[in-house]
Amino acid sequence: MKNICLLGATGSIGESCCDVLRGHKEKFHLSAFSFHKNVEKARAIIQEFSPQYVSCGDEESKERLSKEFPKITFGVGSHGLVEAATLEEVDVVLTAVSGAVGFTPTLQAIEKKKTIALANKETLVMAGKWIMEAARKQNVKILPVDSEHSAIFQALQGQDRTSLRKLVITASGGSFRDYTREELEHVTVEQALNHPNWSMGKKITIDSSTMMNKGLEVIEAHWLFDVPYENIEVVLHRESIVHSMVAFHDGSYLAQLGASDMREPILFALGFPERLEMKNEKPFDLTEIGKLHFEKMDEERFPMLRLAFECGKKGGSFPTVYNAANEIAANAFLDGKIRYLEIEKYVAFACLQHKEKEDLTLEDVIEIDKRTRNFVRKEIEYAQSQENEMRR
Ligand SMILES: NC(=O)C1=CN([C@@H]2O[C@H](COP(=O)(O)OP(=O)(O)OC[C@H]3O[C@@H](n4cnc5c(N)ncnc54)[C@H](OP(=O)(O)O)[C@@H]3O)[C@@H](O)[C@H]2O)C=CC1
Ligand SMILES: CC(=O)[C@@H](O)[C@H](O)COP(=O)(O)O
Ligand SMILES: [Mn+2]
Repeated sequence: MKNICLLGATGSIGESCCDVLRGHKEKFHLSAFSFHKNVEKARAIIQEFSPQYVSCGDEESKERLSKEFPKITFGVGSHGLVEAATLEEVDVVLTAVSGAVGFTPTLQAIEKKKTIALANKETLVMAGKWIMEAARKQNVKILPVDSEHSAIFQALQGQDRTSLRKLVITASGGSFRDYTREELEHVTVEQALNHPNWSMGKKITIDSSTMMNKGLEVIEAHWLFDVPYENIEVVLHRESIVHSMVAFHDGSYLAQLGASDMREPILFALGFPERLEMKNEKPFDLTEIGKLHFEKMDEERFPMLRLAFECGKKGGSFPTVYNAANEIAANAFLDGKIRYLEIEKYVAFACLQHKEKEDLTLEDVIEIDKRTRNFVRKEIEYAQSQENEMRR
């Protein structure tokens, strides 16, 4: 029996994970989970899985749930996330919160030698060096849950790493893949949230459309597989059937294919090294799909992808800034505070004005992450106040 801690149980990955656990009660027990705001969903998860520990987003929901479930221990906020992830009985932590809030509990779980199943790419983009160093030092496995990285991880099983030529990450192109830059000027939140292939949380769906998601994934792949940026390629693949590929020096490519169903990489990570049976499998028939398409990425059309490679190659805290600026800008777009193309503008501006610190420490990175968020927040507030002034 593997005891699981699920950080972000009420989200899209959280829901897929609960379904995987439901299908394999003999293999997995949900020992701990976290939620942020969705008390109703958290209550249903408690009733179904009877965990020992639950981390709540605020004191009020903690009070409410503590009264309803007196046998369960409840925590709250960032402290609660760490308590859940480091609980004695937990074997595997699936980090599925949205954003770099996943960083500290993931690092603390590694320090306690928990296996990590990582959906939360922002953690690796913010401070990949420190996460990977800690994992090496503690001899802890980081099993990718992000579909592209799971595909690469699966394709690399049993292969000689010295024969690896490059990683080929596929991108669906997101909600606006056929829009021109001009057409992007007036797109709405509703349109942006209409992903062609995947049903996901709001922030990642916006990221997919701006190509930030692919940018974050390139940096995530660099850290997970220790591959230089020069050997990572992104191709547009509209069908999201080939989840990614690995190319070898002998000219061979190995790809992993499957339905657009996040339960598959979750099941693979939680079951690893066993391949477990998928219950209620989604239909997948290549003869019905018929054709698969692969196209070159247009860097002019998707400047955030180019910027990811630039930030990744510069290294240090450039990826931290790239991610932090995007978290603020993408959420500001979702909240109706900025226009769609301004997401790119704020991310590019934050990266452009960033001055690297010498002998960067983890404390510096945490500070830079915080400073970037404040910087972008203030820039957005200032622009809003100017717009309001003009309207008067
Ligand atoms: N969805 C997908 O298919 C994929 C997602 N990922 C990655 O997985 C992660 C989760 O994505 P997804 O499930 O789509 O996101 P969702 O927005 O659907 O879910 C996010 C989860 O995190 C919780 N949460 C939100 N903000 C905070 C916070 N400040 N502190 C603590 N918890 C918080 C939410 O709680 P509540 O709902 O209670 O407010 C929810 O449980 C992201 O990093 C994403 O990039 C990677 C590959 C695919
Ligand atoms: C399911 C998953 O892993 C997402 O990250 C997905 O890859 C988004 O697809 P695109 O970013 O390619 O649109
Ligand atoms: Mn992905």
